[in-house]
Amino acid sequence: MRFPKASEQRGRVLTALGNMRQQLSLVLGAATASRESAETHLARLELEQRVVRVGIAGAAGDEDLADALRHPAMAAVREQLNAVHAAFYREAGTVPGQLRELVERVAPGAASRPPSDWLGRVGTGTLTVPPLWRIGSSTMDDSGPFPVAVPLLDESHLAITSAPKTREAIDSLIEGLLLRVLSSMEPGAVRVHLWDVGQLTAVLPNIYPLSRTSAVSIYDPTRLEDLLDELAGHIRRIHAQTMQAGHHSLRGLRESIGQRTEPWRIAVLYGNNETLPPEELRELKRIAGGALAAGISLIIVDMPTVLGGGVENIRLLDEHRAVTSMIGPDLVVDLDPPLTSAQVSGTASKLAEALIAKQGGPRSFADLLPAELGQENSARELRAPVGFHEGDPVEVVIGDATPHALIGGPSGSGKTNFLYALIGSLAARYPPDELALYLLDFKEGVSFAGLAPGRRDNSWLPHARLIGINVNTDREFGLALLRFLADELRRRSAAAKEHEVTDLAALRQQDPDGHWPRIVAIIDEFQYLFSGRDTVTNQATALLEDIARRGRAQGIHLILASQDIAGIDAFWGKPAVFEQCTLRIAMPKARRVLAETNNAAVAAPKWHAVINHDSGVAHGNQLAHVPDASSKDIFSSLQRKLFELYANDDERPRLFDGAHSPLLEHSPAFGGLMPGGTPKVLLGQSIDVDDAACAVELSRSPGRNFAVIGTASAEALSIMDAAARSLGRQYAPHAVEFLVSCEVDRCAPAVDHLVDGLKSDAHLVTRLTADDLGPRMLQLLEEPADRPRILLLYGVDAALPTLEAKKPGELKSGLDHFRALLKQGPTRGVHTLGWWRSTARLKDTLGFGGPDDIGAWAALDVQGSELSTFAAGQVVHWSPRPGRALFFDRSTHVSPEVMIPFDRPEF
Ligand SMILES: Nc1ncnc2c1ncn2[C@@H]1O[C@H](COP(=O)(O)OP(=O)(O)OP(=O)(O)O)[C@@H](O)[C@H]1O
Repeated sequence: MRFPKASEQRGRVLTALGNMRQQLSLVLGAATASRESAETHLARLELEQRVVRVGIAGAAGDEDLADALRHPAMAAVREQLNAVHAAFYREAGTVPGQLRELVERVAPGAASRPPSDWLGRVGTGTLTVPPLWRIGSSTMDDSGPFPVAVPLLDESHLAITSAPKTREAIDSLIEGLLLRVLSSMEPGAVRVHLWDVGQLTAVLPNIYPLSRTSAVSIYDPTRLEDLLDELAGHIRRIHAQTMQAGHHSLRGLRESIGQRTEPWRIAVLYGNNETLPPEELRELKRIAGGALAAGISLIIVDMPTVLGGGVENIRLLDEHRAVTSMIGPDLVVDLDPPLTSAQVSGTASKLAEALIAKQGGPRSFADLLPAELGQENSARELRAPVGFHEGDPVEVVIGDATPHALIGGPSGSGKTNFLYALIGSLAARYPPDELALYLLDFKEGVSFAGLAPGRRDNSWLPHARLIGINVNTDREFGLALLRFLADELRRRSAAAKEHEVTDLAALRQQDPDGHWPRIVAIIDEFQYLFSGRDTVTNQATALLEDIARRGRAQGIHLILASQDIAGIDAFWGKPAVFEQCTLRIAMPKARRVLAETNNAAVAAPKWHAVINHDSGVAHGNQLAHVPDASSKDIFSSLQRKLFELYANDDERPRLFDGAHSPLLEHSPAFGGLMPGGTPKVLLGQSIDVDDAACAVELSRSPGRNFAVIGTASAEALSIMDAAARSLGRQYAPHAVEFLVSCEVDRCAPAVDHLVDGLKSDAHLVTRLTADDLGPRMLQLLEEPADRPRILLLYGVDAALPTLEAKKPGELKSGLDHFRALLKQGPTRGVHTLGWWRSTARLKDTLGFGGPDDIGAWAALDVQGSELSTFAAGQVVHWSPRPGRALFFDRSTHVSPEVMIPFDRPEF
């Protein structure tokens, strides 16, 4: 074997190394190349980014960038960017055209057209509003300007931010927007509220001509809360209204019923770039959140806050230019040139005139009435307009949330007129089956008298079940009404329980044949109920509280009216009633009817009322002009129509007139008397909701004698007369004997007249003198009674000396016989009806036997303290008053009751 030479070996190694070096250099060369290529790519991308950032046009103007782009390595970047740019602008070039077309389509007429097309014309829009409103124009390229419009009304709020010296431009921008809106929609369809934190003189003075109408209201710069309260009130009310109808927004309701129930509202609030106080800010945000659904949009200027509910922004750059969130920050809006002051105020005047003309001037009572009478159903609530606010009706709702009402107003402020407007509006809508009225007026006067059948007009209001007038001294009548209502409440609760329901609407559903009208009890000057420290006040308070608390569910509603302070003070210690009166109505100058800080009534103009369904809190205020409902022939013409439609002779309203005592002959109790059964002595009119008489039964039981006590002879004669004549009707001729004595000379003619009457009815009547009395009483005790006998003793006290005198040889005096007769007579059919002129004489007559033999009595001018002996020892509250008596029957009464002796012509 041969070994290679060393030189050969070295040569091979060198070759191998050379190869390796070459390979290495190749690899290294490739790495450098790819790095270079990557670097070029990066440079292209960076360049592209820089160009994109400033735009192609910008890059051309930037020397650095322009140089870089010219570099041959960057040719691709140039080409690609140019291609994209060209493609984008091919596309974008169509955008202005599209915007023009869109705005023209959705924002017709005044919403986007130049002012010369619409200034001074009155709008006609009713149900729908354009979604966009033009504010200016913008340009994107050389395809020309396109319109810029912002949403408003149902769509969005607007937040405007100023730049230095742009206040005038902002005013013009807002004026322009408002005029576009007001000129698009029919008069009255949009209301504008203006508030400016710093403006002490005028906000948007050019549109002031509209502020004499409801279209524009201006608020005190220091009282933002007034505006916020008002807006919150509208939102709450509208929300309730739309939700009840099953909608989430006013727009939904409007579209579904095809009718506008509420105006749109725009509130313009100028701030000063300072944050609002926290409470107002919170309220403003709350309002912004719920406003759009209620058709309310806000335009806020320089208020550093974020509103909820959809907001577009406009930020002014200078007096003519702005940017807006509508088209983004890169495009500048050239604001439309401002309208001149003369153009704005001239247009505002024309719109104001159109609105006034449309509202047709002041509305009348007839405008409160529906086209067709009696079409409403009261199962859920009662709802009726009572007045107008700038032509739009303002309603009163009596129902679940507002079961009872409190009305306040000083004398002459139109309270009674308001009640007439309310009664008329309700009665015209709800038939008597749906609504029953109980009307009570404690004032002296006859305010509700016209609703009852009268001498001049024999018609009546068919819904009225009870009309009480001149009851100022008869607080007991108010109590009787409350008792009646409490009884009805119980009856309704029992029926509801029986049908396993909890309220009137459900009861009516379960018992469709039942008669369950809503009951409205109106008590004018109700504070009289509480005017004494006595049992009437205590009982009235308890009853009112009960009715106020439980009436809501059973459809029993109270409307309490008063001359403010007196009435409200009457609620001291009775907060339950006051709080339940969530409906408050304040006549001009009424104080304390609304919430303590709510002064709306102070400034209310004449013949207006502030209607507030929110317990008097300011946000619930609704001002209404109440038409004249009480002048001659206004209400009565409605009453006659309702009378013809519904009146039924069996259902005349009961009229209680405290100034007139009824005649015995007119009393249904007297008319119903006839022979047979236990005789009943009628004494006077009961103070009750029912037309009832006070009566005593003359059964054959011990103690069934009757005494009239006191010196008031007219009343005493009336009671004795009614007693005798009512008894006379219950006996056939000769079936009873009246034994009559009169010891009071001046009463003799009246007694003679009574005796003549009894005789002409063929009754047996025997006249007795004082001397006859004793012997005749003895005779009555000893002889068997062949027929009932009634002793009618006038002024018995005057006969006492004669009766007391004993004849020589006799053991017993006439008085002894009298006492025996009082004791034993009734069981034998001999009853005494006597008039004693003092309690002392009555006690003398009864002697040691005590008061048991006088089972019933009527006291006249006698103090209550003297009567407790005759009323089972109880404390008797009675301050004598003319024309009234206190009546007590031991066998039927717990405590005495006030009675009205019948009217008896004088002789
Ligand atoms: N809205 C109205 N339009 C025109 N006249 C009215 C109106 N309201 C009331 N009046 C008239 O004003 C007068 C007083 O009104 P009203 O009797 O209603 O007041 P009031 O507050 O009830 O007073 P008072 O308590 O003294 O009776 C009446 O002559 C009435 O006709």
